[in-house]
Amino acid sequence: MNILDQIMARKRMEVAERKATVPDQRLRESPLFSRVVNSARASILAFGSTGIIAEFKRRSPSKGVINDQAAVAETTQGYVQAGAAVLSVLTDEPFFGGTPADLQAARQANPHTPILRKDFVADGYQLLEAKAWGADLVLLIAACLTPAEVRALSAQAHDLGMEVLLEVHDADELERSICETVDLVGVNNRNLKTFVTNIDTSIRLVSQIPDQFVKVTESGLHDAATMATLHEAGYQAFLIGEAFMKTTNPAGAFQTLVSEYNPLVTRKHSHLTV
Ligand SMILES: O=P(O)(O)OC[C@@H](O)[C@@H](O)c1c[nH]c2ccccc12
Repeated sequence: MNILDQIMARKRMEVAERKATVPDQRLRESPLFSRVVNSARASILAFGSTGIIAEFKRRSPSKGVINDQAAVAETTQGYVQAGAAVLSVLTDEPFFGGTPADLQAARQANPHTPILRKDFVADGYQLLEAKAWGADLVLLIAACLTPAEVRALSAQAHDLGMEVLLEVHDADELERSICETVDLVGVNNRNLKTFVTNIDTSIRLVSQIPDQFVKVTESGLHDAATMATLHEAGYQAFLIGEAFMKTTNPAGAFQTLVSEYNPLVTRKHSHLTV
């Protein structure tokens, strides 16, 4: 069993347990459930946006502990002050050391910034949780869902008023999973089965992503020159975690990267309507 299969098996058990403890109705009644969400799409496409989706990530199966000191409210606020377009907060505990409380704390600290619930969604119940905990968008990973599941879950996320980031890492996943109810398409440079990151994955796939979707390149990004190359190739957003979190001052690392990146690019004005 590869790591992705292990994570999904564990996730299904976890979701079954949580469903038995917290009924749907309780999630629907939670105070954040009815809030109006912040659009990641609009934030990324806004004039002057850095396009950076900054991630709060304590550890990962590939890297082990990345940062077990950083506080979520302070770190995410720092990211936002330094220009993050979107925040990404891991809520998977067994493999990434994230918690629902992390998402809730990020929400409270950053009321106006779009926040991604970064987890392994296998069941619509997790979308209700995401909304109840304050998320604005959710991740759906093509490698662990059938096309029918992607369609159903993304439609449900939209019904709940959230946006959807569909993650793919090859042309086959993209072709079979892409659908109208997805808002952003993320190409993961990290193969979740082997952990190897390679930005050629993003370069190869960009032309196959229809222009109606916000194009996101994910993982293994840590230098401004690479970001400029990817921007030139057509990416509008960058999902970055480790490069920031492995430092003692993640928001400071964000600021440094942006100050190196800005002079390298003339931002293309998107023809997309927000
Ligand atoms: O820390 P990195 O290499 O900058 O990567 C961030 C993000 O792309 C990565 O955490 C990620 C991408 N897709 C995922 C799916 C699940 C968990 C984590 C991820």
